[in-house]
Amino acid sequence: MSSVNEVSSVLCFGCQVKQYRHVSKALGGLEAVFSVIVPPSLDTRGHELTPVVYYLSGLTCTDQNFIQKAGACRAAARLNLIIVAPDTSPRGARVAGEDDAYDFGTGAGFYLNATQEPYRPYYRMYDYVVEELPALIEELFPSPAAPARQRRCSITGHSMGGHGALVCALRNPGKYCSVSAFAPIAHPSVCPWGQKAFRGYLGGIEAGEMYDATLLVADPSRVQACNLDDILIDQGTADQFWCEGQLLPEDFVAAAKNAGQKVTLRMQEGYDHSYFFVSTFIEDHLEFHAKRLRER
Ligand SMILES: N[C@@H](CCC(=O)N[C@@H](CS)C(=O)NCC(=O)O)C(=O)O
Repeated sequence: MSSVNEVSSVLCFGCQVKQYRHVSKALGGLEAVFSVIVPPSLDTRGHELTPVVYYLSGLTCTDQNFIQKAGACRAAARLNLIIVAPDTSPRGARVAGEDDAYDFGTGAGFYLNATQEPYRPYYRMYDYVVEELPALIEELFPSPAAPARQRRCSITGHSMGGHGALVCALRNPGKYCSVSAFAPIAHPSVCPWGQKAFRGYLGGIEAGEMYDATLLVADPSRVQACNLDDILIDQGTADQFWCEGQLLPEDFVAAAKNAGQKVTLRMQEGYDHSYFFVSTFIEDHLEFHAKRLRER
């Protein structure tokens, strides 16, 4: 019997847009939801060939912001991609302080494994995204060819989710064929959002070293192991949070260059931080991933 229950299913550009509910081990036994865009071409024979793109959302989001606002279905259908969109934090942990601010606690899990009480048992979104969710996807869409042929996957995300995508890819060489990001929190150790998260969840800024994409990409041996031919980042020039120094993609690019990692940073003139920006460039990102998921 499946441990995952389907909550809803609707059709969009031929894709089934599904939401699932399950009890999450990584998130301390709390109930969690995630959404999946299933392309029309996916059938029993197609499972093994249909790759997955994980999309991680930003602060204050649920799985639904991307599903309802990014307009990804048309491209997912055309490119034959499964897209998986998790929530941004555990829900209902009922721990002190988790609902006091938009940038910490509920809706702001920062895709890390907390080490500090009272967050430690529940705030484990890194393990959730890297381990638990892929296993659930295999359970829902079993590949007849497994384990001889592993399903290929890539990862992307927006803002806090861009940070999560870069960190997941850089910490797990070989797991993701490609990584991209929309306005990522690219150097969290030196920006207010990241510092607050690292202090609260990990006990200090230094403890966030392994969750800082700029510090991770600065290591040439890590870059070599990851073997990513390019990393695509889009950043709007009218993004309030970029202007305030919360995002710092320039720091990521500089560190990557020193370590020999190619990054394509596209400064998008006049775009802000919203889903108007994400929806404008989502197709480019999905094409970036589809090319690498099928070629490499
Ligand atoms: N102060 C803003 C900051 C949060 C924000 O801009 N969140 C971005 C990601 S960092 C987002 O995707 N918001 C949800 C949406 O636009 O649908 C708020 O509370 O909404």
